[in-house]
Amino acid sequence: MIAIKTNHLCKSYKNCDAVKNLNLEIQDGELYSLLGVNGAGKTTTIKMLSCLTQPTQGCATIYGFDLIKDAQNIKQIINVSPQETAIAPMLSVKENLEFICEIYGFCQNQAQQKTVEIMKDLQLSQIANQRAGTLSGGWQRRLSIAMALISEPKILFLDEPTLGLDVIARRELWDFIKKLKQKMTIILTTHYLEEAENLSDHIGIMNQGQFIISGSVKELLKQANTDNFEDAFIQLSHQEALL
Ligand SMILES: Nc1ncnc2c1ncn2[C@@H]1O[C@H](COP(=O)(O)OP(=O)(O)OP(=O)(O)O)[C@@H](O)[C@H]1O
Repeated sequence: MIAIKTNHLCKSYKNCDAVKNLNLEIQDGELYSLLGVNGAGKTTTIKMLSCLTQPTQGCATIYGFDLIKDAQNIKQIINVSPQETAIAPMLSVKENLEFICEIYGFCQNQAQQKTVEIMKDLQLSQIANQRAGTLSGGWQRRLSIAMALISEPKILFLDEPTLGLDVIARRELWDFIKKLKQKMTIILTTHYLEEAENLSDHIGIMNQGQFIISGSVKELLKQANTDNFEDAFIQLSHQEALL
């Protein structure tokens, strides 16, 4: 089953074409990473696919829903854990989660039950009553992902989920993301190549708004004729589009 299909999707701003002619196909249940140097168009792509900004040209479907016409349906089956964490710093971990439950219309009982469940899943129970603003960066990211999971999305967008985390916190979050795989489709952007290499089923490389290539790690290594993923990324991201 296809989760996301885009057809010549474009986003232009006054002075720049942020995304040009994006043709992308992502299967249900896979973890797909978008890679590219600064300004390549990754965040703009995520913003379009999560209905935060409208494309200027082209079209796309998300689980069969039209990106423009069916945006309301799409918003009900996706969620985003943005680059900047979306937590309320003065609320406790538990209160942050209950707050999101309320936004989604859970009654008090359901909200409490869901909060307990999700804290257990993400090992947040021990810090349930700690103010979110006093958590370390890693735990804030974990809470931010927990908040995005409350609505049980079919697609979870993770924009640079481990940015700024130490190596231990990053590995812990990788383990957690691996556990989420299969349960939902995950679209991830990252600058950490080993992260993409470790977690992804497929990877797309963008440069200057263009989609250069898409494939598994093995396929990208083969295409670049190397066994080093960083070398493959550098080589492929400076190539003309291969799609
Ligand atoms: N609101 C906006 N108005 C004008 N230009 C924008 C806007 N948002 C993004 N851009 C431009 O679009 C291009 C792509 O930006 P985008 O944020 O999608 O890149 P990115 O791959 O996510 O980069 P990074 O890795 O640095 O986060 C950049 O040249 C950026 O300056």
